[in-house]
Amino acid sequence: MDALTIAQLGNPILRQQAETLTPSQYNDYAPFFAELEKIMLEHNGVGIAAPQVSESVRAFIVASRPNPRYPNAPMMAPTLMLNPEITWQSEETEKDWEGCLSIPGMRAKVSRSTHIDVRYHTLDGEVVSTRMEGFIARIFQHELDHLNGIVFLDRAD
Ligand SMILES: O=C(NO)N[C@@H](Cc1ccccc1)C(=O)O
Ligand SMILES: [Zn+2]
Repeated sequence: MDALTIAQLGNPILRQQAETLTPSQYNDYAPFFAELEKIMLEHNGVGIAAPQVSESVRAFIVASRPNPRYPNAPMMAPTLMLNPEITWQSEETEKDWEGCLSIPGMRAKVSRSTHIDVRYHTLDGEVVSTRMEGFIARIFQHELDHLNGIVFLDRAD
């Protein structure tokens, strides 16, 4: 696999509806997911979605941690989420700053639900259901948007 590059706003791949992954594909994609995490870390990202490296499948990584771009981000283990869904989201929302590796140099305040219940598959085929809140919930909502062809500027006030 040659080095991945991050698609920039204007690339139609960012406006597509990404395809669901079948469990039989999970292992085929394992090397790709390793590259996906690498390029996210290289760019100091706290998340990245497969369509951003021109792979239009329903998968992303959420990897909040304090870093130069988000010094206050909470610490969590980088988590690969396959076929992710929001099963419930709070009416309560809050506005906060977001950025995007596909739209470098831009930040905007975006309103997101403060609490969400999510469900996703792991690479070994487990189904995880959990609640997220705050900045981590924000990253999840931002990445899920990418799987549906939405970028954060579409939601900026
Ligand atoms: O472009 C991506 N992910 O798609 N990466 C964003 C993730 C993000 C999401 C929400 C709030 C802040 C940051 C980044 O700046 O690392
Ligand atoms: Zn993004």
